[in-house]
Amino acid sequence: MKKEIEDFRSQINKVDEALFQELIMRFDIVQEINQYKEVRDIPVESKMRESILLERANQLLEDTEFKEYIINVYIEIIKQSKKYQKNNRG
Ligand SMILES: O=C(O)C(=O)C[C@]1(C(=O)O)C=C[C@@H](O)C=C1
Repeated sequence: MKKEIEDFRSQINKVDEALFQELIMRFDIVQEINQYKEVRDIPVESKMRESILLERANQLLEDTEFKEYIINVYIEIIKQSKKYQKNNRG
């Protein structure tokens, strides 16, 4: 029994490591887009872009029963992206 739960948790650890790496890559790009936009006086938030992202996510996640939960995680990622950008403007 203990062995089994350890196996699941070890699998989750691996997936989390991959997720963190991908999120670092996403935030690296967010850092760059923030600098690009700040120089050009473009606001942090783009509701138009966010609606495109969410539309795309809804399509890509069409077939999974986890869609609702993953969309909520995605919304939080975008929220944190905006927070990072606002905290890192001069
Ligand atoms: O596309 C942008 O302009 C971004 O700043 C990136 C991003 C995102 O994290 O995907 C963040 C804020 C915007 O409201 C839209 C999208």
